[in-house]
Amino acid sequence: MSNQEERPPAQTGEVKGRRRRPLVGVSFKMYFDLPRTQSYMDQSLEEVSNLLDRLVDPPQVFFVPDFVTLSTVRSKLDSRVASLPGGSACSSSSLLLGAQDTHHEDSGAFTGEVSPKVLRQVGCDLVEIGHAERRSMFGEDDSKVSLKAAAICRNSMIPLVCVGELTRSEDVGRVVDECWSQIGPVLESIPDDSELILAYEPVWAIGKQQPASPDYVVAVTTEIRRRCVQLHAKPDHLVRILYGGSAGPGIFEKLKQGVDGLFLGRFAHDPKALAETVKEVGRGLKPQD
Ligand SMILES: O=C[C@H](O)COP(=O)(O)O
Repeated sequence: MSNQEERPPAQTGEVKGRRRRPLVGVSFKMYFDLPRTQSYMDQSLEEVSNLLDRLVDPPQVFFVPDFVTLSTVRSKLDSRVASLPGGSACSSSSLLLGAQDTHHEDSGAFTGEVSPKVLRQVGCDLVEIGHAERRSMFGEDDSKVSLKAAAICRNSMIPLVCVGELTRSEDVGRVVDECWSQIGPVLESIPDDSELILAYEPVWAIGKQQPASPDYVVAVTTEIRRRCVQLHAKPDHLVRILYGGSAGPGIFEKLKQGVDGLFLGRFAHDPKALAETVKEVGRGLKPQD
């Protein structure tokens, strides 16, 4: 598949079954050059495609490379799926492609920007917006994030919206208020029946050696979910919440009461670490394995 007309709208969760499917993703940020992206994808797909069929609850796995390598990664995802037998848990709905940003208009005089329409045409399923690095270094504010979220939905993709507080606080209500100031405008800007993925990434926990503590993450994400469903009346099955911020193997078990999966950075640069995390989010190997 190579163009928008041939691709059905991205539907990353199991919306019809009203079940929130577990989800694991990795952003390459600007860490990888072209050969590294290619070798990382080859190794990761080898690891992950051998694993998904053996898991109790196979998660969806998404990759977020830079703009230039989106088509390369798309081709690798498609080739891997095509090489597997029908009925494999490793299918086109379980290996997803994301972009790291988008413009909010589909076309126009916006030199250097990338259109959400083109992102869909090259085969993106989701688009990351509002990452802390883009908020702090590139002026991405809540109003731009909302416009981008609407554009992503309009182009049949899923917004992956990064939110998080700048500094750690013992006051969960204060932390969630700060996150809610980022989430509320997004919920207002997208259709009620659109899927949304929230990546809760406390800014103070990004790029560190350790993630935020499990109790902290579960308290914040539980309250974020409550507000989405009760304050905004967003259907529960349409919002998945991931944790990101120095996440890696060994933490999902402690966070699973609050999150549907993880959004990884550096600690997925080793494809085996990505596979280990996929295994944990997928509730481990089936008994016969
Ligand atoms: O997009 C990913 C997050 O910012 C986490 O990155 P990190 O795990 O390298 O801190």
